[in-house]
Amino acid sequence: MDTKKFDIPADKAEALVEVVRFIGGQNWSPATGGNYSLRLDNFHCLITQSSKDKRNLQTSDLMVCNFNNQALDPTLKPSAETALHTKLYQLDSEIGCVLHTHSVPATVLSRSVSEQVRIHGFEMQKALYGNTSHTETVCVSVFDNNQDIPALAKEVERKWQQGNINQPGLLVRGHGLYAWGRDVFEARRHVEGFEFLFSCLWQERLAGGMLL
Ligand SMILES: CSCCC(=O)C(=O)COP(=O)(O)O
Ligand SMILES: [Zn+2]
Repeated sequence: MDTKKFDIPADKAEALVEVVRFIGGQNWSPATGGNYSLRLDNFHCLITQSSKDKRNLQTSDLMVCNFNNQALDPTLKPSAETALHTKLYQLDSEIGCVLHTHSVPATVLSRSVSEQVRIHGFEMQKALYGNTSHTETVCVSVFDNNQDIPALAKEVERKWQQGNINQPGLLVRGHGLYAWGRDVFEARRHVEGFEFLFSCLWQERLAGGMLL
C-alpha cells in the first residue's frame, strides 16, 4: 500500500479543473463521461473521482492515485479508467496531463473506421505536437472498446511499443478520445485540435465527401 501523503498543489488542481469545465461546456463530456488527470511525480497522478459531473467539477472532486492504480485515500473511488491514464504516464515520462473526452464526433468517427483515422489537408493538424503542415497525414490509432480497462491499457502498451501511436491521442471505438500533452495547456490544445478535426471529418462524411 502506498502511504505517501500529498499536499495537492492548488495551482495544478485549479488548472485541471478549469480545463475540465471548459471541456464540459463544449458538451465533450456529457452524463459524467470522461476523466482527467495530471502527473504529480514519477509514481503518482491527480485524477478525477469516478462519476462526477465534469461540467461543474470542483478541486474536491480530484484525488491522488499511484501508478498501480491505488487511491492514496481508500475512501475515494478513482475514475474507472485510471489504468489507461497511469499506463500513458509510464509509457512516456514527458506526458504531464491526460484528458479523456466523450464527444459525438469522436464517438461516431471511431465506429466508422477499422484501425485508424487518417487526417489530411487541414491547417488545424498543426495544433498537434510534431505536425508542421497540412500536407502531412495524421494517423490516429483506434482501439476496440473493452470494459476490462487494464486489458485495454495493455493493448495500448503493445501498439505503443510497436511504434504505432505517433500522435498525442488515440480513439477508443464507440467510446471517445484520449489526448495528452506535456502539461495541461498542451493537452487542452490537443483535445481542441482533435475535436475540431473529427468534427470536420464527420461533417464532410454527412455532406457526402469533401466539399472542395
Ligand atoms: C457514462 S460514462 C461511462 C464511463 C466512462 O467511459 C467514463 O469516461 C467515465 O468514467 P469515470 O469512472 O471516470 O467517471
Ligand atoms: Zn470513458
